[in-house]
Amino acid sequence: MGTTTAPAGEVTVDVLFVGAGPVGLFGAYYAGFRGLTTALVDPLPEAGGQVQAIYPEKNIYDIAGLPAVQGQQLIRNLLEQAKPFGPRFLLSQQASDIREVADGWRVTTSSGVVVNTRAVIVTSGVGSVTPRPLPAGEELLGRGLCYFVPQLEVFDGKDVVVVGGGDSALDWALAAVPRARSVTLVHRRKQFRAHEHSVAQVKDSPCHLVLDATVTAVRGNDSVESVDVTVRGEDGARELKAQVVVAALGFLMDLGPIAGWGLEMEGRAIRVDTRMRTNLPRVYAAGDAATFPGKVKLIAVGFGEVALAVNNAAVELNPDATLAPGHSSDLVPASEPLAPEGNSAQPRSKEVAGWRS
Ligand SMILES: Cc1cc2nc3c(=O)[nH]c(=O)nc-3n(C[C@H](O)[C@H](O)[C@H](O)COP(=O)(O)OP(=O)(O)OC[C@H]3O[C@@H](n4cnc5c(N)ncnc54)[C@H](O)[C@@H]3O)c2cc1C
Repeated sequence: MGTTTAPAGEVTVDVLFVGAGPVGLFGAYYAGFRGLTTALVDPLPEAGGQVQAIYPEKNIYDIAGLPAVQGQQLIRNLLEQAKPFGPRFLLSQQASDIREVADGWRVTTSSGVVVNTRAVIVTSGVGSVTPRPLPAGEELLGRGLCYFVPQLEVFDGKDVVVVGGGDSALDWALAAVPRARSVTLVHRRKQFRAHEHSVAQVKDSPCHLVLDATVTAVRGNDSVESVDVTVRGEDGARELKAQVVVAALGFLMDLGPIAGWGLEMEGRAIRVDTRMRTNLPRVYAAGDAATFPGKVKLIAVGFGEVALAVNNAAVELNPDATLAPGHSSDLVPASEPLAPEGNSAQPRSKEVAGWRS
C-alpha cells in the first residue's frame, strides 16, 4: 500500500494513532491539516485495518460522496490524502505499553520502538482481528482453503464452497457466482444472519444452498479437492467437489495490551465524551474503538469522530489554536497544480506544512 515501516528506535511526534485502519488514516490527514506531526502504529503489515485485511475487494456503498468504492481503493485514497503530511508508519508491531510523561505519553511498541508523543488517539478498532477457524482442513490453509479472498480471480472457473451465514459469507458467495463454475453456501442454521437484500440476492442466484449443515472434512493432497458436509438428520456426509473453500465464520477480536492501559471501557470499547476524550489525559479514541450513547460502528461515523478528536487535541496541545480548523477548501495541497490565474478557486491562505498558498 506504499507505506514504509520506520526502523526501531525513538520517534517523537505530536499525535500517535494506535491503529492504522481507515479511521487512523483519516486522522493522520486531519492532524497534518492542523499542522501536527503524526505516527501510526499497527500490528498488521499494511495499513487499512479491517477494510484492507478482511474485505479489500468488496465495494463499500455508504461513504459520503463515493457511491461505491472498493475497500482497497478507499485505503489507497486515504493514504494519498495523508501523504503530504508525512505520517510515520510503524507497521507489523502493536502499541504495547503506555506511560505518562511530563509532556504527554511514552508509548513502546512490541518491536521496541519508543514513541514520544504529546497526545494519543486510539483508533485500534475492535483490536487485532483473526478469522474464526474452520474446525477442519487447517493443513490446506492457503492451498484452496482461505478465510478471505484477496483477489476475486481465485474463483475463476472453480467449484467454490463458502461456509457461513453472515454478511461476509453471503458477499463472498455473490462475488463468486459470476466467476465460478459452481458455488455452494454451507450454513449450520436454516436462517441467515445477513442483510435481507443479500439473502434475497443469494436465493435468486445460481448459488446452491446447503443449510442446517456443517463442513466436517476438507480433503485434498496438494490442494483442496472436496469437502464433506454433514446435514442434520441425514445419515453420512455429502461429498462436494471444491477447489476453493472460503470459511467466513466471523472473526475473533482481541483488544490485546490496550485492555490493560487503565482506559474506562464499556464492553470491548473505550468510553469517550463528546470531545472524544477518554478518562486518561490527552488520550482520545475514535472509530470502532470508541463508544458513547448512540454509537454506530461505521467508517462514515469514525471519520467524523477522528476529526473531532484531532481538533480537540489540537486545542489541548496549543491553547491558542481554535477548535474549528478552518476550511480545507481554502487550501491547496502541494501536489495539486494551482488553478489558472483569475480562477476564483485560487487558494487564499497558507496555514500548515504540506500545503501551499
Ligand atoms: C466484512 C465487513 C464489511 C464491512 N462493511 C462496511 C461497510 O460497508 N461500511 C462501513 O461503514 N463499515 C463496514 N464495516 C465496518 C468497518 O470496516 C469498520 O467500522 C471500520 O474498519 C472501523 O475502522 P477503524 O479504523 O476504527 O478500525 P479497524 O478497521 O478495525 O482498524 C483498527 C486497526 O488497529 C489495529 N490495532 C489493534 N490493536 C492495536 C494495538 N494494540 N496497537 C496498534 N494497532 C492496533 C488493528 O490491527 C487495525 O489495523 C465492515 C466490516 C466488515 C468486517
